[in-house]
Amino acid sequence: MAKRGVDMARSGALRLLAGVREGLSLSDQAGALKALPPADQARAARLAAAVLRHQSRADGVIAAYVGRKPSPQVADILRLAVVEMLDLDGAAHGVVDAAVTLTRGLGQKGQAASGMVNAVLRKVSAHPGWADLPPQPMPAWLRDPVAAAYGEDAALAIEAAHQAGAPLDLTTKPGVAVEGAEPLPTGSLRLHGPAQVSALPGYAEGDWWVQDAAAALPARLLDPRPGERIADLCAAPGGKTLQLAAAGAQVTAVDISPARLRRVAENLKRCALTADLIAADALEWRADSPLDAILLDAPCSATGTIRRHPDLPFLRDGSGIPALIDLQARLIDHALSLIPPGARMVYAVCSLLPDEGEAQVAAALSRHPGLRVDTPALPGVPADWITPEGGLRTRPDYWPDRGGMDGFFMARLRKAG
Ligand SMILES: C[S@@+](CC[C@H](N)C(=O)[O-])C[C@H]1O[C@@H](n2cnc3c(N)ncnc32)[C@H](O)[C@@H]1O
Repeated sequence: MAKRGVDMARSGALRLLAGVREGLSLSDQAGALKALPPADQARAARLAAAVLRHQSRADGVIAAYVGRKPSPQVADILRLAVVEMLDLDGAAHGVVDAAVTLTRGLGQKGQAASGMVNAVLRKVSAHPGWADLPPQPMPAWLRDPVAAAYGEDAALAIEAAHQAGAPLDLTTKPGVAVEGAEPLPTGSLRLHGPAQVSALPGYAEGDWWVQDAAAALPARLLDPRPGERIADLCAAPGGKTLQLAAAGAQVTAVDISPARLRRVAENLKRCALTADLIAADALEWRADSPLDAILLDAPCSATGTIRRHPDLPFLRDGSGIPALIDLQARLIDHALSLIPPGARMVYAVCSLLPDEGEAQVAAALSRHPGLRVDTPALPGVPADWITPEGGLRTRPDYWPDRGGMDGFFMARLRKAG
């Protein structure tokens, strides 16, 4: 890539990082760099994500050479340069020159800091032992319950998976193959390395959609049959709606956000699939004819998706979790009231926290006498992913040699019949 493009991408990455420091997620900022050519936008997003994945390690290296704490803008310039040199194999002279230029661009204070940036980064370029530094720890509000639930070694392995990022997983319509993709044991396809999704073969034809391998499991666990009437509650952007519709079910997709529901409509259109779309609070929605089954992919902390959303630990402090747990319980109770005795409902969350998963199902079982859990029997799902209560737990550190998977909890509940 031309030097100008690389420099624009670096400035773009710094802008995204400043946005995260102000509380904006990377997805909130999707349009922030639209003045840049698409390749530079993509590179800026990759650089910003890399800095967020390695921030604590980069700060540790910088602290070895810096006397006084730099300003937030200079700190981000230093982190970007450290990550480029030590993790992304960026050539030291180009990276250091760019960092000095970016620092000078910060005005008078930048002029004053540029000498320090130059001196520090020249030393950092020869810094030993980057590969041996431990991965960035999760924030305490997340790490403590994760280590308590799965153990200290698992918490470290999950942090290593967060650092490694995520490959691109696809769910296909039945019988579709995608050249160069690795078939996964659970039925998804995996592409390694960066890819422009809309340029991949089969995208325009709607043969597949992007969906993490773990996120594809709740709909498989529901086991939809052709002609069944299924409500997909909390449906947007619609990965699971597409799976249910592709299986031939008559799907009603309910989501509280009309804007997010538009993405479900776009995805359905591209894949030539159909579903009824309802913008409503799932707590108040009732079907106008009997349902056979429900998929409830409840709003949650999304702590299972940090591989793909490395900004999440910087944007949350865990204070919203009790309200989410309360909402999930109310959604479960309402959803169960919508299905007839003997019918099934899959409850799913992309969370690492047992309070949103295992404990939520245990509480539902105690509130609803006769409710039970159908133990999963899915291709490619090993016995140790099944919890003692019959739920299915996935974690980012699973499939370490294949590139991991999102953290999910799901359970298929069967209403007393
Ligand atoms: C985890 S996402 C769902 C992902 C989706 N099932 C998929 O597979 O693509 C949670 C969704 O719940 C929606 N949501 C949150 N509260 C809701 C409520 N009370 N009723 C309906 N939808 C809600 C959000 O707008 C968001 O789209």
